[in-house]
Amino acid sequence: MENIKKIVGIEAAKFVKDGMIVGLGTGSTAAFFVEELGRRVAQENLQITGVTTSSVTSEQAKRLGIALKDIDDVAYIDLTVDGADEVDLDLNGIKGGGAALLMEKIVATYSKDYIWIADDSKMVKHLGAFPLPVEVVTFGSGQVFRLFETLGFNPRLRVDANDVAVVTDMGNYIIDLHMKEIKEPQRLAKLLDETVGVVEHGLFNDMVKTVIVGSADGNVKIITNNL
Ligand SMILES: O=C(CO)[C@H](O)[C@H](O)COP(=O)(O)O
Repeated sequence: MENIKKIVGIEAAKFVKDGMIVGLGTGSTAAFFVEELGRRVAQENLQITGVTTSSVTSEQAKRLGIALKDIDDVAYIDLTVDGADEVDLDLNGIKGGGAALLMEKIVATYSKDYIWIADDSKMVKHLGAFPLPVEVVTFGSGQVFRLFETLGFNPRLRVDANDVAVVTDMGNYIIDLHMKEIKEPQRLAKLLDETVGVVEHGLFNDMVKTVIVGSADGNVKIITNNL
């Protein structure tokens, strides 16, 4: 599995050209992309500026000598490459397994181009087997939780190994919705967008144009969606 992640990470790095402002995703797959960019910066003198999607990725990029800028200090981002937790046939996806969905969605929104990298186990017919992360403000989060229960969304507050609620880089909680199958991702996204107390959710509908998918035999497929 690590090998597939590495292959797609390296493949995605080929889309990065000199001078670009690059959005750096979060997670174990995106980490291979960032690592490859770091290699190219060091060995090929690649000139890029990174905009990161989490504190973890910021640390990795700094270690690798990738120049970083705050999202508000760039006019736009040329290309963002990130991982995904699930991707359906329309290239809608679930993200946020690494609790970085809010920063990831903001960086993606201000990117001219957006690519996901994934192994083929993440490609699904319908979203929802992977619990959908929803980032909520801590104040009133219990009320939002109960609302999700009432709606039959099977919510669980995300906790760490010590059973302490996970707090995101933006200071919020994550409620994971164990829905099994999301039949209408657009409709659910609208409902979550309109729920007071929800900051952002992990449904990334109609956002990505290209998904680079790797399989165990080393095969790499580039799937595109003409949005
Ligand atoms: O959305 C994310 C983090 O919030 C990740 O991109 C997603 O969880 C995939 O991670 P991994 O590559 O480790 O499977």
